[in-house]
Amino acid sequence: MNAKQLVGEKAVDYIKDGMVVGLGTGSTVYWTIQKLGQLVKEGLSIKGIPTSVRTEELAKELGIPLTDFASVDRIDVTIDGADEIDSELNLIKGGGGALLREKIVAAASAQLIIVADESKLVKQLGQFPLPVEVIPFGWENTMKKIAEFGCQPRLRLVDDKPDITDNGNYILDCKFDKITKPEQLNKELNTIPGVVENGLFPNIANMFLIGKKDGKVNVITNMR
Ligand SMILES: O=C[C@H](O)[C@H](O)[C@H](O)COP(=O)(O)O
Repeated sequence: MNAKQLVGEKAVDYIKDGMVVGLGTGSTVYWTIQKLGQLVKEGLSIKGIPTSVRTEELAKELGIPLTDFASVDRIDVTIDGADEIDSELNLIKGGGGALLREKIVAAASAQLIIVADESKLVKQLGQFPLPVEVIPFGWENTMKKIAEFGCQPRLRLVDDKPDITDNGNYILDCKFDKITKPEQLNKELNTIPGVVENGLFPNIANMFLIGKKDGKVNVITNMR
């Protein structure tokens, strides 16, 4: 079993009957959703809130009941992946373009559990280009403003056309040398007109399940 599958499946240990569960996006949490589908067939009663159209489709295929913000007043736990995790437990997310809905769901969750293989652990964020979701109108200008923060932004393309997010926006992948103050950068980027959200998740996850090559899972609890 690979490390992503290992931690993805392990995450269901934290999901109990009756919970409202935020369903993250990506190739690690894919395994969580698969396992949840199996448990639901066996009688587990949960309601999911998906963070992307992709995840919504997968959950529906597997028969996981879904709900929405209009119908519930809390999310008990969200399971999601990450592109980078630094030693202070800050994250970069959005490699799969789902960062905006992921951040909304994470902010509404009592618990955020991150599942990742050990390749995602870094000393300092910034190797992975930071995804920033921007409104298509005037994106070229928004990109210039973002570049003033000392990065090289690039419009994310699919088949030579802008990649469109589930929310109808574009993604700029912004390569920084290193991100020294993630919390500050998170706030400042979001003040630029045209920026909808960025992929920095500064120290908001409660727990990390890290899959290692030797088949073990490292559980890190955030004591903040
Ligand atoms: O937009 C995508 C999400 O933030 C993912 O959770 C992140 O990219 C990690 O994905 P994966 O588990 O496929 O590496």
